[in-house]
Amino acid sequence: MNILVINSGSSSIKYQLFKMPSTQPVCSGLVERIGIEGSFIKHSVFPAGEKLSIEKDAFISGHGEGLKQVLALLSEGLHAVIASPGDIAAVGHRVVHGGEHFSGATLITDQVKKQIKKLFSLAPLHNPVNYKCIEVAEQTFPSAKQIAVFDTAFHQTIPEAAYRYAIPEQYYSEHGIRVYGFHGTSHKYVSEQAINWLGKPHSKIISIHLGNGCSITAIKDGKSIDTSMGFGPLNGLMMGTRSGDIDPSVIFHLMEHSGYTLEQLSTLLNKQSGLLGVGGSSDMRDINKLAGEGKDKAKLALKLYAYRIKKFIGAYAASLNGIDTIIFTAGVGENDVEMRAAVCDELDYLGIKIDKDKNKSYQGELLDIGMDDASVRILVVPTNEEYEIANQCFKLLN
Ligand SMILES: Nc1ncnc2c1ncn2[C@@H]1O[C@H](COP(=O)(O)OP(=O)(O)O)[C@@H](O)[C@H]1O
Ligand SMILES: CC(=O)OP(=O)(O)O
Ligand SMILES: [Mg+2]
Repeated sequence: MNILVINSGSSSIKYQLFKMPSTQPVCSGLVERIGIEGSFIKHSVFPAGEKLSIEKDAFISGHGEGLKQVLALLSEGLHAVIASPGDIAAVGHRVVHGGEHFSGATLITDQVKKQIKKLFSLAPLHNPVNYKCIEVAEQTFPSAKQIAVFDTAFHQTIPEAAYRYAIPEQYYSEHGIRVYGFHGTSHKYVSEQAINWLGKPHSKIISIHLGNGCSITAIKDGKSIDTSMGFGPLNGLMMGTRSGDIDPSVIFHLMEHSGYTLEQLSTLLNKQSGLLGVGGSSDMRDINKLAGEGKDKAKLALKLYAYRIKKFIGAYAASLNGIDTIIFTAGVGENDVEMRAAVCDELDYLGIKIDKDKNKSYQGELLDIGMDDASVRILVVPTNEEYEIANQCFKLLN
């Protein structure tokens, strides 16, 4: 059964096609820098263990256009992987915000689409582009089942004491204001990989997803019990362009004394803050380069970024009453040796001690980078949201 998975983020689309139940993709790729200069598509096909890659540089103005180009590549030229649209049985979509309604993979109906649309303002960088990609996939593959897998689903196990805000009850019951949590598909996937590797179902895991968006989750016996993103994917850790935690008084202050509108504030906190706002670029590779050239702003951005993560590790050690495993995952978590070292520095009180040599030797497969004598395992686990989505779709259809 061919299942195509579309993982659309704020400025990128990642995709993989699986012939389920095989865990190896038939093709995969990504569209990056959508809507900004330097956009490109990288598409790879894997015939009989080989890898053939095609790169296309062309300005891609939006997610709809990017996805149309990707879908054309699937049936084009020598490396075509499908003969006709009818070859795709299902399209699995990552949808970031599902509110309180969805706890598993969900067949997309008009009702589900309405719900995704209702949540646009709560995940402004994500739900609108997720919706666009659903529309394009429906047009391109009219006979395929369209299925949504929500980032919020894995966090439905968070207990009330962690998901409620300390505001009057009616804001929860009438307005749905609570912690939802995001990156659930990634936290679920990497924690399951870790639990399999550890060989024990009873575990106290802190999973740290550091991509463009960043979040950290406390996972007890395989279930999410708290997470740093909240009502929307803006809270918690410092991110590429998002501020993470900020005292709401700042918002009142800027509105009252500087005449900021809601839209300006949303732009400020969602699109102009984080690594970009403090250090001058939203991309961690650029920040590392700038810091290496001695730029103070970039150095400060790195300090803030690491400090915020450490603080959450301390908080979740308390929530979990101990830690036995820490997981680093996603673009920064998997690739940035220095950042992993900075996060783990001076946490030996909690049993967290990184092995410097092992930390440098990660090669893309699950690796324990903790010191042998430390009580906490530190794992780098490559995330695979696309495979997790394909697998959930496959289970739904069977
Ligand atoms: N070698 C690397 N060193 C440091 N950061 C990296 C490296 N490779 C990728 N990244 C960072 O990973 C981030 C993107 O992560 P990713 O998980 O792909 O994000 P998303 O899925 O949210 O688009 C970017 O900040 C990028 O700079
Ligand atoms: C929820 C979220 O922040 O997703 P991403 O990291 O893909 O932007
Ligand atoms: Mg991502």
